[in-house]
Amino acid sequence: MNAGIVHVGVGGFHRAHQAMVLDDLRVLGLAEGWGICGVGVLPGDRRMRDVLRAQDFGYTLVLKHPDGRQTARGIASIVDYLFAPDDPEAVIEKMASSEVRIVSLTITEGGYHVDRVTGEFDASDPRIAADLVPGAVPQTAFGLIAEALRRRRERGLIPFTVLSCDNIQGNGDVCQRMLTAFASRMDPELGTWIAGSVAFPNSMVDRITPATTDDDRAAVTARFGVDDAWPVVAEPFFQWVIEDHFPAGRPPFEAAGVQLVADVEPFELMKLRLLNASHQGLCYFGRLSGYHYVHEAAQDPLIARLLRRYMDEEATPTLHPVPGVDLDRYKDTLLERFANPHVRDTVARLCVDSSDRIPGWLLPVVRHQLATGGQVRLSAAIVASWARYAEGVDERGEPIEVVDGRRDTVMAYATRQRTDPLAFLRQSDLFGDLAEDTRFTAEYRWALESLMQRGAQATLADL
Ligand SMILES: NC(=O)c1ccc[n+]([C@@H]2O[C@H](COP(=O)([O-])OP(=O)(O)OC[C@H]3O[C@@H](n4cnc5c(N)ncnc54)[C@H](O)[C@@H]3O)[C@@H](O)[C@H]2O)c1
Ligand SMILES: O=P(O)(O)OC[C@@H](O)[C@@H](O)[C@H](O)[C@H](O)CO
Repeated sequence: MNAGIVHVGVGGFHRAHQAMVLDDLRVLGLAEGWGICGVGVLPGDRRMRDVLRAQDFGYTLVLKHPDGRQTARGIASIVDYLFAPDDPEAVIEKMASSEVRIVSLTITEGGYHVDRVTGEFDASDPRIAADLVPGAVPQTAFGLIAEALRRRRERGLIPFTVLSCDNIQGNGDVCQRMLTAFASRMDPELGTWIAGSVAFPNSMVDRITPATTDDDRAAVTARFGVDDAWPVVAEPFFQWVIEDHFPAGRPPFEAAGVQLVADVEPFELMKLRLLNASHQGLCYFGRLSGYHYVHEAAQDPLIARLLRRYMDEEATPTLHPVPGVDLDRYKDTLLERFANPHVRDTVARLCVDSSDRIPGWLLPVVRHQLATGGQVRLSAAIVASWARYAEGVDERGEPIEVVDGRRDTVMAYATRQRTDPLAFLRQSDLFGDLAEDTRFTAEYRWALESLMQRGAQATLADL
């Protein structure tokens, strides 16, 4: 099968979501020309390259149902994998080849280099700066894509569509603005051409996919008799809503249950502000309460009550009507999904890179509520739970491993809050001027003080 799609960031999620859709289409005989060529950009992707190559790019997807049933299937939609640090030229030429019509991305929220307060392109990452040195061989996702688009333009080839599948509001629009800003620094004409000629459909993606563990590997062998060095496990729930804007063509996604719509925004606001922001509500309170797994935290009645109230009282007023969706039912389903004990998603996974997640998912709710006179008590408590967590010590005095691109900075600000309660909010590159808003700070101070003095469970009880 020819690779009509190049995908950057072949992690657990891509393999449980997009690659499954293309495999469904393959089985239906509808994927001719739509194989996936995976690309790894970071050094840590070498292992994925080695494993996939050794398995002829196939792997096992295991779905874990709430009743304990497990279903497994082989996925064969990935047909090649290129590891950019070893051979960036091969990646660029693959993207520049006429058979490629879509370059899709799951490179995490941090991979887009967005300034968290201004929303503009942030060129301060040294890898971005290195890619912008004239004559440099690109190392970043943006560097590789921009160079491939430059070659296509030079060769008179139609540009590929760039399909972002990361959890970012307006992910296509954001990708367009950031990639254009990056390319304009390489060559202003290229930037203008990308802005005007390349399609960046927005998409909403959903399937909870925890990191694969050694237990998962062993279970796949024991239960299904398959030796797979890197299977992927996920919940059965699946949703993918995409704006139908693919000038270079697309697979018949709808035949595999994907929703193609004119405007994805209502769907993505619903998902990011209800699911992803609730994950943030769950993970810091959950970790401080001593939980390891997401389902344990989700089954704690105080945490479940916080999440449901946050969704009903603070997030829902910020949403638009979502075509065909009953929001009450959607929220019920979220709590059921979080509580699925078989998925074994970890609280630690949800606590990673909070600096990218809280500003992207929760603070827009806070700003909307403040602007419209709505309530922010629960959102403020969730921010306070992050601030307490970022001190790096839990309620039993055990260390917390904070994993965040801004780790040293967030921990330094958190340390100061014992004497200056609003210290954490003074990270203006995350929070803007929120520390000046007395409606927010009154709620925040109460929650932080309570977390520090009485702990997570007592704070949840009094919320
Ligand atoms: N896991 C989920 O439940 C889930 C669900 C919906 C959406 N997503 C989206 O998918 C993303 C990846 O999740 P995952 O579970 O696959 O994670 P993962 O850790 O399994 O894989 C992440 C992949 O992204 C790559 N990556 C990270 N930073 C990058 C950068 N700066 N440039 C290029 N590549 C980079 C890594 O090299 C790796 O290949 C999430 O950040 C989110 O936006 C995940
Ligand atoms: O993967 P991230 O970093 O965007 O966010 C962590 C989780 O909230 C996220 O992975 C969810 O599990 C996922 O968005 C469910 O579809």
